[in-house]
Amino acid sequence: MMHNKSKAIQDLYPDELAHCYGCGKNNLDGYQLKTYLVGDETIAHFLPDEKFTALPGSVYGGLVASLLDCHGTGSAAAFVCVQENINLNEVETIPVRCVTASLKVDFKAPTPMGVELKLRGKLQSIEGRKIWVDMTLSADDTICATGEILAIKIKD
Ligand SMILES: CCCCCCCCCCCC(=O)SCCNC(=O)CCNC(=O)[C@H](O)C(C)(C)COP(=O)(O)OP(=O)(O)OC[C@H]1O[C@@H](n2cnc3c(N)ncnc32)[C@H](O)[C@@H]1OP(=O)(O)O
Repeated sequence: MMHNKSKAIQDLYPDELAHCYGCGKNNLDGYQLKTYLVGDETIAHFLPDEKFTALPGSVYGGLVASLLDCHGTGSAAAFVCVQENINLNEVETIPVRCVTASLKVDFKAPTPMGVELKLRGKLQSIEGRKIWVDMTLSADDTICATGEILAIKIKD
């Protein structure tokens, strides 16, 4: 069953696993990325600080990759919850932990500085503990990067 709008996945990680530099709610120096399940896709937004400059006016590719990394693992956890009929609005923590085994990033266009970036994730497939998610990172209506992640559900 799909949900209309979820709590942020990362806000449902238990405190002892919420220190990730990219998406941990307890890492005050980190990006604190928030991934939401909306219908059958996942969405996140991020406005990079100017310190993440690559060429003047454009965003450093390593930041783009790390946003896709964290949006990818968050998305994978969300899609597993959907498969397991866990309603993200009815739980305090999610019992699903996913880490990145593989991440592919294609840089399609310079990512402009000063624009809120939008990340979208779509489930490609789930096979046992392996979850593949396709992603895009856009600025305004331009897709600046695409990503494909293989996330692995950690054993209990
Ligand atoms: C604590 C939670 C916090 C979770 C809290 C959330 C934190 C947010 C995380 C943010 C994102 C990150 O940066 S995560 C940090 C970066 N990632 C990591 O540090 C992960 C390092 N790697 C590992 O720990 C390990 O390799 C794992 C967990 C990914 C897999 O080890 P495993 O559990 O022993 O499983 P294993 O049998 O090896 O692999 C399972 C299946 O996946 C396949 N597989 C494994 N790796 C790959 C690969 N690179 N490319 C293709 N396929 C692969 C295997 O062939 C196998 O397929 P088959 O034979 O079953 O068909």
